Amino acid sequence: MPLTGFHRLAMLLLLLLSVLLLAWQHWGMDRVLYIDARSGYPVSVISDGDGQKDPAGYSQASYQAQDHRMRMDCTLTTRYEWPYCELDVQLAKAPEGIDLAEYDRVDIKLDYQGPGRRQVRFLVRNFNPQYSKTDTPETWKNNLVSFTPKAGGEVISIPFDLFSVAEWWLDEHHIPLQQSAVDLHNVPMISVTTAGFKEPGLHRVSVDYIAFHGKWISREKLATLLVLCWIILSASALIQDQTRLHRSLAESRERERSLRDLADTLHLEKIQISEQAQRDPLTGIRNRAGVLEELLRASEQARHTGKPLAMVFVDIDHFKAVNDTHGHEVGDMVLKQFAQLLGTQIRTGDYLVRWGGEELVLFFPNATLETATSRAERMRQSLTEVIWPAGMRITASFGVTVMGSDEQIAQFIRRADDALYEAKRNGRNRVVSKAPGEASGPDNRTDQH
Ligand SMILES: Nc1nc2c(ncn2[C@@H]2O[C@H](COP(=O)(O)OP(=O)(O)OP(=O)(O)O)[C@@H](O)[C@H]2O)c(=O)[nH]1
Repeated sequence: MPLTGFHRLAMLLLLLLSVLLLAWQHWGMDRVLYIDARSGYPVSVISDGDGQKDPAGYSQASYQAQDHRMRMDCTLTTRYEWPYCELDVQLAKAPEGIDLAEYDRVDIKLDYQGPGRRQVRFLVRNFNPQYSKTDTPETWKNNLVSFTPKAGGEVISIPFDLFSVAEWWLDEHHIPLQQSAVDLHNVPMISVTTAGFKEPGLHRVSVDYIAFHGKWISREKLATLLVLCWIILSASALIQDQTRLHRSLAESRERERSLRDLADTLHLEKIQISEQAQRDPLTGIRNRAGVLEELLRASEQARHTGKPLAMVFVDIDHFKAVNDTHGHEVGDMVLKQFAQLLGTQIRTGDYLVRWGGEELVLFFPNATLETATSRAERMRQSLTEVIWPAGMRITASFGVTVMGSDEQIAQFIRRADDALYEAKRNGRNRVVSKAPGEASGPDNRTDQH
């Protein structure tokens, strides 16, 4: 598929853009939600002692912001069956929340000091009006992960796919199976708790920061976007190519049509020109060149089949006098009328030719000498039956012959000419016929006026 300049450039740019965007997405495009004591989010602590009528003997928690650090001191007791202390960071005011699903991991820098097995839970609490109540944080979905903090407060990095929803929470709030999956789309609060063990004593949890990391555009979204761009560009190139193909096809069809028209016109002109070249412009009948081929064919056929071929030479008598007396134009009119008159008397297959000057020649295929002579005679008589220009009396002389077997065509023509000459010599306005091999002489005359 040949590409246009525009599409070639667009594809090059899109290729460059795809590589750059994919590289940027992989190594950069970072999006971070950083939370510490200075971030401005309200921080509070609670414990199993809160809300008790007589809090004595229950666990106690206190909060202190130390520079950027969020510190929770928790005195755990065992009066409550599931003792805990909890540090809550309020990200938004429910029912509002932050969409943490845009991120893909959370980094927590946290130091834990206290007796026994130290383990914390990190909770991301999602508000969903279908099962959550605004003023009851316990009804916000507990998406949680438990981990043992590293010694010395090292950063721990937790991918989101390690989160799960606490089974006891799903159970307690009768959450249907369809809504039981981890959901981080609308989070008003995140928490760090000591829950899960019962070692009494002072537990100090110091959170330096909680940082959610993600990409501004996920790899899947970027890939989908790029694939869409490539599809659009390829489709547009394809459509343009098709359109161009159709256009050039239509153009070449049009060119072919006009060439064909031109060829037809030229052919027609050629026919007309050759037709004109074979016709006498004055009388409209064929000239000598126009009949030569047919005459050769007819003589050839006559030789092969043995059928006769007759020829009649016709010449207007004293035509020079017509011109001299009435002018050349009247002479032309007489010539035209003379040719038309003979033309009305020939049959299909016959030829009427202007041989030259005022001399015409007739060919009658399949006609014997007798038939040709009597037809010539009828023609001669017909000249007296029409009205000629200027009231003239026009007569003509006729020389008739048939082709002899194995005779050369030139000899055949010469004999017809001889017959005409004899008609002229014997007084004109007559028909003289000559059979092949017959000598010239006044005896051959068929009529005399
Ligand atoms: N008007 C006109 N005259 C022509 C044409 N072609 C030949 N002629 C004339 O025909 C005349 C022929 O004269 P001639 O050959 O002497 O014979 P003729 O006067 O017919 O006498 P005969 O044939 O002996 O009876 C000449 O004057 C030519 O100029 C033509 O196309 N138009």
